[in-house]
Amino acid sequence: MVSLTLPGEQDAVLEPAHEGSGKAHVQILGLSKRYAGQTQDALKNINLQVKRGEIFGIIGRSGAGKSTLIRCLNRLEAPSAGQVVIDGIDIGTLRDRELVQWRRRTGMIFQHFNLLSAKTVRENIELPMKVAGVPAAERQRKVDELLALVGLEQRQHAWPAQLSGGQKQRVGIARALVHDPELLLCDEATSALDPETTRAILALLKKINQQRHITIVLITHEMDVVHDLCHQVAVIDQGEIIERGPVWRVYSDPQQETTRQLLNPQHQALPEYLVPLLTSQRQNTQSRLLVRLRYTGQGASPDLGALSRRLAGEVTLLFSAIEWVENKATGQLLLLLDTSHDRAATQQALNGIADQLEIAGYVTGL
Ligand SMILES: Nc1ncnc2c1ncn2[C@@H]1O[C@H](COP(=O)(O)OP(=O)(O)OP(=O)(O)O)[C@@H](O)[C@H]1O
Repeated sequence: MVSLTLPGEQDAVLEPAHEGSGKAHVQILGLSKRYAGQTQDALKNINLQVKRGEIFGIIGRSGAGKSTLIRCLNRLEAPSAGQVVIDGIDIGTLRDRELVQWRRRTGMIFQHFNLLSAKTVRENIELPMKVAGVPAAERQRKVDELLALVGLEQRQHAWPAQLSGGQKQRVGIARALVHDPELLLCDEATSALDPETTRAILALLKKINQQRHITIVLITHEMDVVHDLCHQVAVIDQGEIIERGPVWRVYSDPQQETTRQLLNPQHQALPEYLVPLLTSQRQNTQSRLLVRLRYTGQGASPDLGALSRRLAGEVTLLFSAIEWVENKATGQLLLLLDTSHDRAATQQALNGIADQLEIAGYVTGL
């Protein structure tokens, strides 16, 4: 996992940032894409809406169509059908010069940073402003502001080759913000980074969303990135959106097999060592009941006091994987009850204590 976040912490960071949140910022309408010479569509009739101030994650496996989708969002790729409407403007109708202007107001960060190796950190950040004809004094002021934002003041004269991956991505983020965009598109922004650096970059993106009220659309193949950063998620598979919704709901109660495979398996499956020990009927007097309590963000909370009040005898907490997503408990607890418990009485005793209660069976030999 990238991080374990406690309820109070996430309250502060996971609310959409912008006062005007709720209004559509990005609308993707009936978007399809088939590359020249291909017989299959890379994207099939995608319809999505991203609200202003939201952090929206698009997750999928390799080849699902993520890059194609994000490239259609900034018009690096022209769709075969459908529209991308950003701030009420159908970007497919923009002519070349308008498109250049529009792209300046849309920040883009990349997996491999795309820095110019012969320019220093400072020069890399300054360059898009030079190209756009921003006066020198204004360029210097903006570079200083962004160096402070991304925490790279001390490294401003370093060359890209002298930077760590996380520092390179900080430069990439600063460069993406030079024209004060309202929308930031992130293409696998943390995929080349180790978990600790990933955590720091995700925290920086959260800060930018909160402080600058920037809508963020990101693509990733890592569910942890979505879990730690996003408000909403859409799952893409073979060019189609197969599942979407608030992160807490998709994470805690995935409807599609592909989504389940992308998630942390600890949230879904029984630990492997238990499977051969489990039977539906009691095998002998040593057989003990295994109970699975699942929390899917629907309102139940893993209240250990309530559990102990309802269950007499010895109760072993065998396994727990609970996380808090947007202040909602998600995951599972596995309890092993002593030999005095039977199925029917336990079912009755624990009724309503979790979002889903499963009497998994009897465990013998543990
Ligand atoms: N320029 C191209 N020409 C032809 N086919 C392409 C092109 N780019 C992508 N494709 C195909 O479109 C489909 C979607 O690819 P895309 O790169 O969008 O997926 P992805 O989810 O970003 O995968 P990855 O995470 O591996 O980059 C794949 O079948 C891919 O082979």
